Amino acid sequence: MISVSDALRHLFDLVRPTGTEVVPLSEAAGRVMAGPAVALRSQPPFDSAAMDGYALRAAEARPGARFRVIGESAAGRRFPGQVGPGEAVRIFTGAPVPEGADLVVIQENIRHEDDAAEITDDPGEGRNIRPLGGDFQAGDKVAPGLLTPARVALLAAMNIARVTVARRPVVAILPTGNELVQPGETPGPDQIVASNSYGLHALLTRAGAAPRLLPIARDDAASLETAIGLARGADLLLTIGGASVGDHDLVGSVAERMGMERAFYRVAMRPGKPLMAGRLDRMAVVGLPGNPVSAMVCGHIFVRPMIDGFLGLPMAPVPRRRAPLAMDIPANGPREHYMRATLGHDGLRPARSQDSALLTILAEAGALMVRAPDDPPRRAGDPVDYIALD
Ligand SMILES: Nc1nc2c(c(=O)[nH]1)N[C@H]1C(S)=C(S)[C@@H](COP(=O)(O)OP(=O)(O)OC[C@H]3O[C@@H](n4cnc5c(N)ncnc54)[C@H](O)[C@@H]3O)O[C@H]1N2
Ligand code: MOO
Repeated sequence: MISVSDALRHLFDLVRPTGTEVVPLSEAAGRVMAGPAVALRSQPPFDSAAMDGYALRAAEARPGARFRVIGESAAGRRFPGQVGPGEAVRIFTGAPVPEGADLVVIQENIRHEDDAAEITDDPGEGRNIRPLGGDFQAGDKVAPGLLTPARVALLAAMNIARVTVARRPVVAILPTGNELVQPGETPGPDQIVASNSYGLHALLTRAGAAPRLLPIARDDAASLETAIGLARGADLLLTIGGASVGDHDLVGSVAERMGMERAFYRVAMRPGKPLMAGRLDRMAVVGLPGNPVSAMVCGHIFVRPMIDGFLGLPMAPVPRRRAPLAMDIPANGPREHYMRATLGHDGLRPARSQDSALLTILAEAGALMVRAPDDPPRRAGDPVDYIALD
């Protein structure tokens, strides 16, 4: 058995970045921009009014001063002339500030009748003008990385309509087991419904991958071989189940017969001990244990950071946080334990059962509390590491 950190190292070695594709900006959110983007224009492209009011010369602005209103500057239609001494231009937010003016007095501080405007209150210090290029200048760069909604808005303002992003890694998900049927089907008396394949599909979609659910493979070599064959061309194959030591646990041996080079088998963790990984031609292969919670925990701890790597992002273990324990807990065993826990105002509270078959408990857990191998007993209030589940 190897440690969790050694397993992560092996898994990261199996990752090959997927390359890039170009997408329209409307499809760019959540994608990873592959290189820097360069602004095609400056914003604002002119000195721009920040408020509705009157553009005039700051040197003339004082309570009681009167101006002749010589025109209007609106967003999208500037005033074409100059503002001279004693003159003002009616202006609206976002409109170009006319030549000669260097102050916008807000309309609340102006009395305006016919073409005469009078300042009624002290206009204060601010100019209410956004300078040309004050947000960004043509040629400014946006660093590569994850495209958040705000960064999509920034690219749009820079007039970048198409973005080069990392191709989403195709992840084939292969559930295995004679006992499984798909959700919506009618299970036989000894059958259950495949669940973690759907949980992993959801987790992968959120992580930025393109998951593909393969049909359920039966626990025999021919069925597994056919199903693994269907995965060829994917960046990553995730098998579920058939990883342990039982007579029907064939996934590793079938994959090896098909040419998989094994990287490791079995990790000193709980749940997730029978994890397996390798490479089959260009495809990375990760064999997840079948127990629903084990498969999902391995998805969080191992697969999510791998997806970052496929997308060209730095690969690192899932970040940990610290919180106090809400209760006393006994010593840990020899495997790193990822305990399903809830985080409340009094701290982290491990669930009453840590059986790796219990999806109800995983679904309510906001955290995986991480305990090192052979960690001694801990008391309420002791700080402990956890991984947030979202
Ligand atoms: N003698 C031993 N028995 C077991 C050991 C061991 O070391 N010695 N390890 C246990 C651990 S830990 C785990 S985890 C499981 C993993 O077993 P497999 O990966 O071989 O998984 P299966 O036997 O195929 O299934 C286990 C369990 O999970 C259910 N399952 C499988 N796939 C799905 C799915 N897609 N959706 C929902 N549920 C699924 C399956 O019906 C079984 O109940 O082995 C222990 N045994
Ligand atoms: O390691 Mo298993 O994944 O505990 O149920």
